[in-house]
Amino acid sequence: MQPSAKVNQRIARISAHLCPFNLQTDETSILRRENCRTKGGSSGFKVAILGAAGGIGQPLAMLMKMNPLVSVLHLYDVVNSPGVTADISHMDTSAVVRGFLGQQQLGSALTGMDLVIIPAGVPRKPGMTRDDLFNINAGIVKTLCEGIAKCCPHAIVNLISNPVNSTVPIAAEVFKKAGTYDPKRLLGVTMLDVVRANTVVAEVLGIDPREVDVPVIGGHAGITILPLLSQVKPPSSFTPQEINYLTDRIQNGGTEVVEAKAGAGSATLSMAYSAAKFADACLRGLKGDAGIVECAFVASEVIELPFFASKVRLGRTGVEEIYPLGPLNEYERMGLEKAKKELAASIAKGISFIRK
Ligand SMILES: NC(=O)c1ccc[n+]([C@@H]2O[C@H](COP(=O)([O-])OP(=O)(O)OC[C@H]3O[C@@H](n4cnc5c(N)ncnc54)[C@H](O)[C@@H]3O)[C@@H](O)[C@H]2O)c1
Ligand SMILES: O=C(O)C[C@H](O)C(=O)O
Repeated sequence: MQPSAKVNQRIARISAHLCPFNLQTDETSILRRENCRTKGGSSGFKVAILGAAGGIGQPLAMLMKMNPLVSVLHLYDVVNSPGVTADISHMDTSAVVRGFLGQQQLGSALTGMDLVIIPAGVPRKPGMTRDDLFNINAGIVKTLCEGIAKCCPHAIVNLISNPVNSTVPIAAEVFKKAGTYDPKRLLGVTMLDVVRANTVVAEVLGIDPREVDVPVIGGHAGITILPLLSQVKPPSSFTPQEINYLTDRIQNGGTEVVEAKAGAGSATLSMAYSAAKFADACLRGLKGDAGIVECAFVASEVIELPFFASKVRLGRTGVEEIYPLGPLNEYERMGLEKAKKELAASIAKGISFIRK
C-alpha cells in the first residue's frame, strides 16, 4: 500500500529534522519551528558562536542551547561544526540550531544575529603568555570581525579570544574601518576573572560563592587583572596575607589551569560557564531587564586608557553605563599603576595591527 501524501510529508519533515547541518533540507523545518515560537509569543534572540567546535565552543554551545532567551543558535567553525551541530540539535530545548563550516559560510552564520560570541583561536600551552597568542589570534579575530561588520553590524559582540587586552582594540579598529563601530556593543569577556574571584574569596570567607560579588577591573592578563577586594560583597575584611594569596590566585588562575592541563589547552569548562553567564546578562539587557551589572573590558573613559575592564550596566543598546571605580585602597592603587603600563602596550599593539 502506498503511504498517503500526508504521511510522505511527515516523513520528509522528520528527515529534515534529522539533518540539522543541511541548510537546504532543514530550512522548512526551521521556519516551521520559528513560526511556532512566534505564535507562542516568545521570539527570543539569535546567537552565533564563532569557534563553536573548540574546547570552549562546545560546552558553550550546549549552555546557550539551554538558554530560554535564545531562539536561534548558529554554530560556526573552520572544522568539526557539523558533528557538534548534529549533537547539540538533539537537545530538547527550544532554540533552533544551525551549523556552518568554513569561511565561505561565515556570512550565513552571521546574518541576522543579535549576539555574536567569539571563542575562536588558539589557547596557551605551559610557559606561554596570552600575548604569545597574538600572532595567530589577531588575524582570526580580524577576519571574523570583518564578517560581523558586513553581515550583522548591529549585533552585540562578546570577545573571548586571547589576548583580550589586544583583541578588543583589534575588533574596534576593524569596525571603525568599516564604519560600523559602536563602542556600546563590543565587550571583552572578563567574566572568568570574576567567577574565579568569587570562588576563591568564598573559600577564604567560608561562604557560598553565589553570595559573593568581587569586582575585577583592568584587563585580562596577569597583573592587569585587578580584583577590588576592598569592595567585596558582602562587605569583608582580609589580612595582608589573605590579600596577597587571593590576588595571586585570581591573577594566575588561567596559568594554574594551563599548567594542570599540561599542554592540552587552557580553561574551557569554567570559561564556557562564564561566557554563558555573561551572554545571558547581555541578552537580559537586550530584552529590557533592569539592573544588569557585570564587569567587562570595554571602550571606557574611567581612566586615561581607551579600553578598561570595570563594572558596566547592560541594556537594550549594550553597555548603557560604565561605573566609576569607587574608592581604592593603597594596595589597589599601586596595582592599578602597575597594570596601566602593560595594558597601554597591549592596547597599542592591537590598534597598530589594523592601522599598520
Ligand atoms: N577571555 C577569557 O577569559 C578566556 C578564557 C579561556 C580561553 N580564552 C581564549 O579562548 C580561545 C579559545 O580557547 P579554546 O580552549 O576553546 O581553544 P580550542 O583550540 O579548543 O578551540 C578554538 C576553536 O577555534 C576554531 N578556530 C580557529 N580558527 C578559526 C577561525 N578563523 N574561525 C572560526 N573558528 C576558528 C578552532 O577550529 C577551534 O575549534 C583562546 O584564544 C583562549 O586563550 C579566553
Ligand atoms: O589563561 C589562559 O590562557 C586562558 C584564559 O585567559 C584564562 O584566564 O583561563
